[in-house]
Amino acid sequence: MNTPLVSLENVSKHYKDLIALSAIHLHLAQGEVLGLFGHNGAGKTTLMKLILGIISPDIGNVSVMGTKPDDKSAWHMRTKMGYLPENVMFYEQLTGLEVITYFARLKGQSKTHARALLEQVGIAHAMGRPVKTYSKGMRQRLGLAQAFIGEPKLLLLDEPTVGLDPSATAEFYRSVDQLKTQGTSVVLCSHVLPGVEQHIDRAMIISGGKTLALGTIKELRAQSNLPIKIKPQGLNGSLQGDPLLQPYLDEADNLFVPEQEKLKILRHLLADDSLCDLTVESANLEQVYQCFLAQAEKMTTESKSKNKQKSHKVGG
Ligand SMILES: Nc1ncnc2c1ncn2[C@@H]1O[C@H](COP(=O)(O)OP(=O)(O)OP(=O)(O)O)[C@@H](O)[C@H]1O
Repeated sequence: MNTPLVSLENVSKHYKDLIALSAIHLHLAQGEVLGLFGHNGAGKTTLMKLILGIISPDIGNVSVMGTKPDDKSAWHMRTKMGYLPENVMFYEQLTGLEVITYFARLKGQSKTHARALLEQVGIAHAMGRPVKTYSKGMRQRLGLAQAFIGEPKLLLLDEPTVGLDPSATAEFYRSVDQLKTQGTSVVLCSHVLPGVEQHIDRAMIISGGKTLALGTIKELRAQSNLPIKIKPQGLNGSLQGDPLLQPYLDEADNLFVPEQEKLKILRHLLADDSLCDLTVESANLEQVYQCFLAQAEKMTTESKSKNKQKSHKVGG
């Protein structure tokens, strides 16, 4: 097996009493795109900062391109990384072109690609204007151009599509797909789940600093055990009276069928001559995400109530 580009082994990080990350295991392969998802405060930025070497783990090991990222000797490895922080800030007086030229120099990269990068993110027309005149979306695009400097081997993107209009979002995902084909690995952190699914290889869902799920969407769908939605057309009268379909039926004549029953139900529907159309929808990333978080919340509530019961017993 190829050595992973990023590897986190049993990593924990706390800020005083607060456990920001706990026992995290993650291996990211070259050219792999990982979606990192979690509610506010789940630990996503902390995980990115550990990979960047901005902070160090309290327990466990982080390795990036074979180096400890918080090591002094890691500067060389850092030039091969691109990072888009959640709140992107620039020197307001500089023009877009000056910003990219400046960051290219800082990274030890040639400034010759600055214009091409600004073109790639669609703000070449404004490259001569000071950043203070940029709109929110234009600043975000400038942040992306900054992250793309030097064709990084590893890209860490915190909320990359915030503030982008739909066409810029689509363009951004095209860039991610393109970088992936060139062998760039990407960690993409987002609260905007629709549209992400087809651009990531695996998803990691974290909550309260712990991994709730890690795998391909297909694997996570199977683990979450969410039903498949089947919408048959033309059978309206007979659906309710059918004992095989009845348990899966909702008021809008949708069937919510467990994965293992899918083929049986589909064959049954297809055998009916009055069927005129059919749509089949697997759970999407958002539904899978909500399902894992709901399971975690339920477990937390149950363990809290058990602890409460125990302390009542101890207290008499
Ligand atoms: N420098 C710090 N000092 C103290 N606590 C911190 C620090 N940085 C983060 N935390 C805490 O660690 C936890 C994880 O924070 P983190 O920024 O990693 O979450 P996040 O998933 O990126 O959240 P968001 O989606 O809101 O950006 C939070 O409870 C946060 O308050």
